[in-house]
Parts: sequence; structure tokens; C-alpha cells
Amino acid sequence: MKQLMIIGTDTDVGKTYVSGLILKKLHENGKKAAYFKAAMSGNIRLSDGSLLPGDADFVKTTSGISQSLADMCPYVYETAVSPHLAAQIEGNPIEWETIQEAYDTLCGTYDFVTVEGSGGILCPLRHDETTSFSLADFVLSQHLSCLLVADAGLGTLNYVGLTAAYLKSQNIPLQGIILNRFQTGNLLHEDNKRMCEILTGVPVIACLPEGAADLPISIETLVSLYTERKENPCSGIPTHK
Ligand SMILES: Nc1ncnc2c1ncn2[C@@H]1O[C@H](COP(=O)(O)OP(=O)(O)OP(=O)(O)O)[C@@H](O)[C@H]1O
Ligand SMILES: C[C@H](N)[C@H](N)CCCCCC(=O)O
Ligand SMILES: [Mg+2]
Repeated sequence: MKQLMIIGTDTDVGKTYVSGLILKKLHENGKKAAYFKAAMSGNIRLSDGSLLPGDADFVKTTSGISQSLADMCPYVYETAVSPHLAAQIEGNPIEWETIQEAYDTLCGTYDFVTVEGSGGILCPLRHDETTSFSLADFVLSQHLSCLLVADAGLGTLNYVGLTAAYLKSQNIPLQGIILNRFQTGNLLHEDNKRMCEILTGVPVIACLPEGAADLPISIETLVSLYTERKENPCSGIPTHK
């Protein structure tokens, strides 16, 4: 079983959009592929009172995978704030054991599990009197390798540089970078591609234009980004360096 974490430089940079295209490519190539997001905030309440997990719904529709929405995301919140705050507001704190169990189940069922982050790498998932953990803790505990999604435009160099430096400080492997909303021939975007590689030492594996219907990389390259899951990856919430 192989896994890959889709991390963003920030919220709204296109992690879900990219995840949808990744799952689409895996699915079209006959791979048994699943999507997972530990906590999803900012979702629409339907007329029956339930919450529609928006990111999961987008990925399912884009890719055509048959995995149920419920299996994709154990914690879904209505409030459009960081998951730790949404959980406080809505009175439904994330239990580490629950996300671990949901993730373990997917890993036991599928060959390729693609995990989407909430916000950027340091996004808090829970912070209260009882306990505190972040997205980075989940990534570390599962020994996930990352693919970084960043906007192609102005400001991205600092975001990409800081995120890559943090991942390196935690020994979290960064497999590649995707620049989203990329305009070929745009001087700034073309230079950002070059500078992202120089600042991080990591290749920009794809430049995704607005409205892209497919990921412009081969299935072989995509599969090569995934890393094998360790036998007993987790011994609880990790201690930070
Ligand atoms: N290349 C693209 N072409 C067209 N629309 C895009 C593209 N990338 C992102 N979008 C749209 O921009 C919005 C934000 O993107 P997306 O939801 O993927 O961000 P995100 O990083 O997953 O955010 P979050 O932190 O909330 O999970 C969405 O409406 C998405 O469909
Ligand atoms: C609601 C939003 N779209 C995301 N799902 C959550 C983003 C959390 C960002 C936290 C932060 O870095 O300040
Ligand atoms: Mg998303």
C-alpha cells in the first residue's frame, strides 16, 4: 500500500483541485485509489440537516472514484475557520484515535491513498485543555511524504521556501511541487518555477493552468511520488523537534 500527502502553502491554493486530478489519473489507470482528509471545515449544510463534505465531493465528482464520502473524512465542520476552532465552536473535537482508525481502514482497503491537508502544514487540528496536535503531527506519525501545491503568482516564493524549510527541519520528504493557475509565457510565473526549484532543491513536477482537466504528468511519474506505508507507523501523537 502506498501513500502521498497533498500539502498546500496555504488554504485555497488548489489542494482539492489537484487531488481531484490525481485521483482521476489513478482511477483512469486502473489503480485502487482512495482520498482522505482528516478534518474538513467550511462545508454546506443540506436541507436534511447533514453536512456535505465539499472537498471530498469535488474529488469524487472529478475523479469518478466510488469510495463513499463518509470514508473520506471522519470530521466535517460547517464553520469556515481552522479545524481546531471549528471543532471548538461546534463542540466536536478531533480524537486522534478516530482519525488514525479511519486512515488505517483505508490503508487496509486501497493500494494508493492520497491525503489532503487542511490549510498549510502547521494547521492546528485540535488545541484545547486536554490535547494539542496539528496537521504536521499527522504527517509525521504516518511517515507521509508530501507533494506541495502552491499558487503560481506573486508571493509564492516565500510561502514555498518556508514550507519546504519546515518540512526539511522535520525530516518530512518533499517529492515535488505543483504550481497552480500557471500561465505559460507569464514572466513572473516562469521565474517563480525556476526560483522555487533553486530555493528548495525540489523539482516543480507540474504547472497547472486555470481550468485544467487533467494532470500534465504521466501515470508512472505520479505513482513514483507515492511511498510505501510502514508496518506499524503510529505510536500516538509525535513529539516535535
Ligand atoms: N487550476 C484551477 N482551475 C480552476 N479552478 C481552480 C483551480 N485551482 C483551484 N481552483 C478553484 O479555486 C478554489 C480553491 O481551490 P481548492 O478548493 O482546491 O483549494 P484548497 O487548497 O483545497 O483549499 P482548502 O484549504 O480549503 O482545502 C476552488 O473553488 C477550486 O475549484
Ligand atoms: C476553511 C478553509 N477553507 C480551510 N478548510 C481551513 C483553513 C485553515 C487555515 C488555518 C491557518 O493557517 O490560519
Ligand atoms: Mg481543499
